[in-house]
Amino acid sequence: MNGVVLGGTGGIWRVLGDDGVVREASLRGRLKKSDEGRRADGSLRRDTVASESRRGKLAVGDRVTLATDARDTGAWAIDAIAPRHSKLARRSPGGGYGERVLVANVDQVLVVFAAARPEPHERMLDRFLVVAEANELAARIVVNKAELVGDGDAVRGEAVVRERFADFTRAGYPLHVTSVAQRHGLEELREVLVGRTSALTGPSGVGKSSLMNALYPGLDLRVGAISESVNKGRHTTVGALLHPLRGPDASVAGFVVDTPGLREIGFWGLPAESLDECFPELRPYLDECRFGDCAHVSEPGCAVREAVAEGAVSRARYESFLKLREEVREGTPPEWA
Ligand SMILES: Nc1nc2c(ncn2[C@@H]2O[C@H](COP(=O)(O)OP(=O)(O)OP(=O)(O)O)[C@@H](O)[C@H]2O)c(=O)[nH]1
Ligand SMILES: [Zn+2]
Repeated sequence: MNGVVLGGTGGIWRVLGDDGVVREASLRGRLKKSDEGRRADGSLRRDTVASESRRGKLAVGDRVTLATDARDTGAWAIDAIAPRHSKLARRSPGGGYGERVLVANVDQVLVVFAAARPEPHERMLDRFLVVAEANELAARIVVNKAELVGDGDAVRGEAVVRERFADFTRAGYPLHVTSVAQRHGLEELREVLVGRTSALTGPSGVGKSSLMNALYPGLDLRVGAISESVNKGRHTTVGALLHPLRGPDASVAGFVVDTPGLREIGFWGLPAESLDECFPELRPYLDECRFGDCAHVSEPGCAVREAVAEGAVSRARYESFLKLREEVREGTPPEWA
């Protein structure tokens, strides 16, 4: 029986089988061995990296094969883990080989903000997008509560939001403007969720749960519960949960995973030289700089700075890049606005 891992606690994993039945299963002993070779701080010894990436530890979103327990107790065991096509991982602070995979096989990241209440912080959005880019995941931006900036009208609000977030659409990010209150933009959003696994993230109170509940009544996101525990200073990340999205005939039409922990992932360990690639609008210029190792700060002949001066690249996004570059260089965890 093949299936997908929905969640897990204390070594017991919930697996949605391709037959639609959710079963609890434990990981076969030999698959746990990828933990061998870890240093006390959780990072991997060099010689274990290859086996870690080949076998990987189990994560939510992994495709697995279930088998009944060898001793024939009727219990299910996870017998094999299929190779991942993508992952959302938390790098270990200070770099190194260690990383913790939060979700496997994510197709896209949806970063949700509100048009107001809470007021959106574009620079915080930049950070979420960099986390997605650093994981090589496609990202979409959702701005909810549109009616709040349109004198109570979501259609008018959408125009205001599109203007305000123009830097992001110019950078290539799809922008979805919604209002749960007025059921605006919901069908368009549903269309991009169908058939995919989407990681849902964003600040507290922007309407993530409201959006998902409006689209899929009965879906029980517990995004808020986690943000709260993070605020209380608990450092253990509560595992992500994969929620099956059901189509009209109750068949599984995609998955959404709630990952407020995306904030926590940060991008420690991302080399400062690679940050420019996490800003898609800078990519066309990176090979045009005079110096191959141009940092795009003050070097002569920097194509990035020229593009900013000409208005081809948003100055606000460029300045955000510079600020994040400093943080990455210093190795300090990102501050959240
Ligand atoms: N005005 C307005 N309020 C909304 C809209 N969508 C959601 N809200 C309200 O915003 C508040 C927060 O919504 P939630 O869905 O709990 O937000 P969340 O992003 O899941 O927040 P956390 O669980 O803390 O991560 C609730 O009071 C919702 O009723 C909207 O389109 N317009
Ligand atoms: Zn440059």
